Amino acid sequence: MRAMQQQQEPAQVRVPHVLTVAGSDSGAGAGIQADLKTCAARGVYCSTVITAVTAQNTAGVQGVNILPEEFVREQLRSVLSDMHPDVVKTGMLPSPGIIKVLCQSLKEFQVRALVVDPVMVSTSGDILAGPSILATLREELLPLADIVTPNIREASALLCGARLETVADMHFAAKKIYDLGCRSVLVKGGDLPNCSDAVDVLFDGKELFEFRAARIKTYNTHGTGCTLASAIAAELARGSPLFYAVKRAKHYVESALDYSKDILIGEGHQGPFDHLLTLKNNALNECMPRPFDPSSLLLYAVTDSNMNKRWGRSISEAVQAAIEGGATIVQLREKDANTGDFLEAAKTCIKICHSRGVPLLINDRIDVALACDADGVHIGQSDIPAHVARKLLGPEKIIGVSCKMPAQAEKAWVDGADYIGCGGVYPTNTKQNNITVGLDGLKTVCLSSKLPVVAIGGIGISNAKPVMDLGVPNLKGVAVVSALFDRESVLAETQHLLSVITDSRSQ
Ligand SMILES: Cc1ncc(COP(=O)(O)OP(=O)(O)O)c(N)n1
Ligand SMILES: Cc1ncsc1CCOP(=O)(O)O
Ligand SMILES: [Mg+2]
Repeated sequence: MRAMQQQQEPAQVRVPHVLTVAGSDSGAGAGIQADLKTCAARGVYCSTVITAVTAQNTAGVQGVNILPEEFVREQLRSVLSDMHPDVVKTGMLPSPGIIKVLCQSLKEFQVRALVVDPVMVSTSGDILAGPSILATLREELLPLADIVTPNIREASALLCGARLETVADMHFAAKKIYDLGCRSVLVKGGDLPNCSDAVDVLFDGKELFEFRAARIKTYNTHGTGCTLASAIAAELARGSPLFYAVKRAKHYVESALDYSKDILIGEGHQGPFDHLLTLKNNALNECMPRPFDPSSLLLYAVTDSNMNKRWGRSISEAVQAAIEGGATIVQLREKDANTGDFLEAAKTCIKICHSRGVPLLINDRIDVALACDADGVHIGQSDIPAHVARKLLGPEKIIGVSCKMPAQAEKAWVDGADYIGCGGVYPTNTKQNNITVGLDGLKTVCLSSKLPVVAIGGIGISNAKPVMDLGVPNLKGVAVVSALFDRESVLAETQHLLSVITDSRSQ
């Protein structure tokens, strides 16, 4: 037992675990790299035993370097003897000797399930494991497998070159491979000629199942086989029965292929896809202001729909005008809006802000910020605590916290905030019963704070200069509500205020 457990630490959580025994793909679309990403996407830990290192890209396989059998054995022993994976998934097993070593290890260290992807030829047509492995694969490894996942070519090779051209042939192949001793077979029909759908056939010794899906038009299919097998392994590790493991794994692969159908990585004819379904969104949002830049606090526009309503403007019209006037960050502070309207307004405002590289934060409402994928939130001392907001929003989002005192500023820093809003600097009618800290209170907070500070409260064209002239380097700007939004022209007021604060700074 571990020393930590003896010291009465909280109960530890055992996580599902797949060990992949496969080759490394330098292009990271297939092999070990695909297995790692798949398991991460499916919420399962993945350890790795590397059998070969390949030099590979989107054009094909340029080189293969097979690891010594004894070193494969050593890796297997390291992982199996200590980490006790639930499921082993195999990919490229490039020599009969390596397959024998694996079979010995699997007999010595039992696992709950074995998924065998009989990788032989890459999708680019390059040989990854030659015909010399076939006898050992058939006779020694397949009888240990819970599921074997050949594509058409691999199924044909396992059946001594049988011609497989129709779905009926796939049924036949699944049954014949089952007879080699494994507990189930999934013959993948992605390469089946003259078939408009992608059809896979599962045989579990009793029943034949067909999984049909429309073909996704994409060049980004490199690593599909490895991914499907490791997704099945991950679902089995999580406790799914075999049929549901295959069903969920197929659904995952289809979603990833569909999401990635138009991403561009590499110059070759077959690209990788995105296992985590994030890359495209990140690339499309490249005009988003990230990471947080404290200089964006310079002219911080905070909305108020009652004021804007009085002047006959929608929230988004007000935000558009503030940005055109030079606002460098926007906060939607909509105390009276119902949630649905707030969310719709937020979505519109995000588009406006991001088209100009301006971050958009939400006042108080983490739920709205999450729902519209805002850049962050601003919260006060009686709102959701900043450390909880950080946990909910993750490390990337901007979190601002209102502070009137140094102790609050210190706590905001510890809790993971990005900036502090300090005020009211001057008396204000916008926030009821708000204590005024004055310029001295603002300076005290700034001097004690490790975070950048924006001043708020009663600030406008006539009194912004003394704030900006305070002479503390971490005071980055002013946040204003009524001076922009309780005026006839938001655009003109924003421009004017910007000129006041930039003039003060340049003196
Ligand atoms: C930039 C900035 N600073 C302070 C506040 C005030 O936040 P809070 O104390 O939570 O009060 P409400 O705005 O929620 O009334 C702010 N909104 N923005
Ligand atoms: C939200 C807030 N927090 C402290 S003062 C204040 C109101 C600021 O509004 P105005 O700029 O109109 O004084
Ligand atoms: Mg608040």
